[in-house]
Amino acid sequence: MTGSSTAAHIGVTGLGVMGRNLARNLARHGYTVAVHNRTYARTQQLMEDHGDEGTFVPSESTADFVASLATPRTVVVMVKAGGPTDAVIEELVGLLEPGDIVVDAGNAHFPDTMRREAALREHGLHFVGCGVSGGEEGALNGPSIMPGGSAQSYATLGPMLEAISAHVDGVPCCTHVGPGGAGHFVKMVHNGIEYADMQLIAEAYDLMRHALGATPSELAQVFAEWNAGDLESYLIEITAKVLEHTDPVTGSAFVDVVADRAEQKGTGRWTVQSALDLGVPVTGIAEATFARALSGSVPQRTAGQALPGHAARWDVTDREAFITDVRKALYASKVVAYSQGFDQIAAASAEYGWDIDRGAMARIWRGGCIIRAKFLDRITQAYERTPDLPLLIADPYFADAVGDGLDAWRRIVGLAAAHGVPTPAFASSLAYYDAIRAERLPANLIQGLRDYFGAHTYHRTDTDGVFHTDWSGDHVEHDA
Ligand SMILES: NC(=O)C1=CN([C@@H]2O[C@H](COP(=O)(O)OP(=O)(O)OC[C@H]3O[C@@H](n4cnc5c(N)ncnc54)[C@H](OP(=O)(O)O)[C@@H]3O)[C@@H](O)[C@H]2O)C=CC1
Ligand SMILES: O=C(CO)[C@H](O)[C@H](O)COP(=O)(O)O
Repeated sequence: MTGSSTAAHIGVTGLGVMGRNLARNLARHGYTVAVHNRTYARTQQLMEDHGDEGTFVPSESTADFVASLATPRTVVVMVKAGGPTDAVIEELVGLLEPGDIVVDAGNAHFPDTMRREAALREHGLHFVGCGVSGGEEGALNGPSIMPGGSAQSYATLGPMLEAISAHVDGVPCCTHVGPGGAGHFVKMVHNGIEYADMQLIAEAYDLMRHALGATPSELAQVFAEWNAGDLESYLIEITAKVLEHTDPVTGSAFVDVVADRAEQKGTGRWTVQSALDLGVPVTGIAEATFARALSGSVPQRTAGQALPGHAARWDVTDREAFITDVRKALYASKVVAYSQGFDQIAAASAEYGWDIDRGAMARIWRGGCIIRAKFLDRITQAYERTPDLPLLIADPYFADAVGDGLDAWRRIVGLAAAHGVPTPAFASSLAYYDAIRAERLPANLIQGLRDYFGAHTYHRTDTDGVFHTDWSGDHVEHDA
């Protein structure tokens, strides 16, 4: 064990899966790291297993932990989100001094972060809501880090976080996202996109199993090949690995013994809730979130088994062409999901005054995080070309890329519907694409109906103003 009487540069409290590895990552980068956990045995275990990896200062009590830090103090809280985070912060507040920094690196809901930031400001403390993505492995070897909070706190914290983050082309996957809850907001949308990405991958897999009768192992090969092209990403890479895996108990493909009920801890749901509040149509993320809920709707699914399908039988003659179509449909749908997610970030940035640079967000997602992907470079370039780009899929690169896959996308969504294979994320992404490019939408009829039953008024195409038609009387239009 390497102990030290030196005041620690930074402290980590909460030494579970993520906190333990973040502390090790910091220590491996030469920082003296104070470590603490509610249950002391975990702290002892860390010291026993990894104490020789750097300079740690273990403490059993929170008071000793805080006392072991150099001032102004920087404390990273990595505990369960919600009540546990509040409990830990409350204890820390009584021990810290003005100018100290509290970093919540868990998956907090951004309104909680905004509340905590305001409360700690009253005590003269900086509160940084900080998104961290990359799971256990990323926390140790380089995650993507999305810190919010004040610019002043980033001046102290930023160099440490940038040092331990993943790096792509020498550039850290960490930057100051913006004030207040901006960091946790961006992490939340990252997770929402993660839901959409996984749902699209699952739909592609399901279609190919049904249409081609392919085995999981054959499909592992397809995903591995896709990972060498435009779709290159961590999630495609691990899809190949999961599909290739054999269950040691039964000898069956692993995916065939896993129950088909997708769970969630809540970040996808929060993304959709926030999108509803902001009025941003994140249809890909919403479909992915609802698809998880549907998969877990056991009574409904049991009752639904008896429903008629009237589905055509698959008869794919050109397997390679079908696989290419699925790949193109997946890529186009993925671009839509990201475009929607970035719209949501722009809307929140405007609503809360966060001034988030979307290109920088794509840049820090290139490495370390779960949605890391080759095409994020293209997103950064699109926002560098046009910082206030209103629609990512309208950027020339993405317009071409989606246009190239459009025929395939339509074929796949049509075939899936005809053959009774559910593809909610593929289909809703295509519907979004067609809606966003439509010259006129049927919202005109909705406005007419709203005016009819509720005198809710409407605008006209040919003149300014607000109007109401006297539907119950003479059907004459009036200025409203
Ligand atoms: N796992 C992942 O891939 C990722 C997780 N996150 C987020 O990171 C945070 C931590 O996750 P993870 O490391 O996986 O969780 P773990 O379940 O591995 O660890 C939970 C930690 O929280 C502590 N804790 C729980 N309740 C309390 C409490 N009331 N008071 C003090 N400490 C408490 C536990 O302490 P004790 O040992 O005493 O029980 C333990 O240190 C969560 O917010 C999670 O959402 C973020 C990105 C990825
Ligand atoms: O934050 C993460 C990665 O970035 C976690 O892995 C995420 O919590 C997983 O979410 P869910 O359990 O809802 O699928």
